[in-house]
Amino acid sequence: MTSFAWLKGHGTENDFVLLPDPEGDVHGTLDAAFVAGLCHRRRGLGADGVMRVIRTAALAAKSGDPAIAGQAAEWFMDYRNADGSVSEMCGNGIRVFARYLAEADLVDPTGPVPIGTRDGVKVVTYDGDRIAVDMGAPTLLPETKVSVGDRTWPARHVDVGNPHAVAFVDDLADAGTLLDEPGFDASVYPEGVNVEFVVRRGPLHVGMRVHERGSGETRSCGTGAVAVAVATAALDDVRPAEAANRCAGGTYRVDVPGGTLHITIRPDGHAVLAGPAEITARGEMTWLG
Ligand SMILES: N[C@@H](CCC[C@H](N)C(=O)O)C(=O)O
Repeated sequence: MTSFAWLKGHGTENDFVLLPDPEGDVHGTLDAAFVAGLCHRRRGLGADGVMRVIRTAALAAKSGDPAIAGQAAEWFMDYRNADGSVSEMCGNGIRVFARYLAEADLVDPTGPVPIGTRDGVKVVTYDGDRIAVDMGAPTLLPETKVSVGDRTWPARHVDVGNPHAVAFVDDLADAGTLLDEPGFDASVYPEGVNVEFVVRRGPLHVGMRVHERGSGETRSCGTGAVAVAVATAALDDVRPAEAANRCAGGTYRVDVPGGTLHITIRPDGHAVLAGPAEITARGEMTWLG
């Protein structure tokens, strides 16, 4: 049985296990049952997801995936949800991943750092205890609907590299306990969906809860907060290109159960997600589970 290094970190309490594996020779293909065991809140370390820290070139060589091989970034966030499933992108995860890279002296945090993901290269910037990531330009898609128990709400379909359904509710408690996955239209979301429930709290200020695909209800979701900001801007009848001039630099405040995130919608439609990200533990382990 071999031991390996691990770290734990979080961004607004969206928590992750990081597995440094630069050459991809420690964790193979990152088995789904192993990931689910690590993330389990009672059987494992407990986390909303796992990120393998691997060189882009190493993952490209091992996977043979040309979409990975073409990415101009030394490091790749190999992300898995708590149930072991793969997601294209994780907005809080990439900021925690970036924190690890800086603390481990693997990148120079005084300038922008590109990081490979299954949604392409994302660029992060460091500002003290905050890390920001350019999430690219999210796509607003037609209205759909979501349900919890016997309640159904209209929801905005937003693609942030991964799929989201954003439902505006009167009260965040309306979503109930969120122990079960909300209902959604499987023809719109054949790969599943992250569902956000949102209330308005003021101009450019909302609160949200989220049920993440593959992880259940979490304390925060970075891509979810971006989806919510974009959906709110659309409801306000503010096109992304105009939002930057409208108020406070077009920055939306999104309160989540684990803290606060800020999303700036730039004139070119790109969304920049910013907030805290920290590493809280590290160790060596032998997994017996
Ligand atoms: N917590 C993440 C999103 C993680 C992936 C998501 N559950 C999915 O399956 O798409 C974030 O901060 O964005």
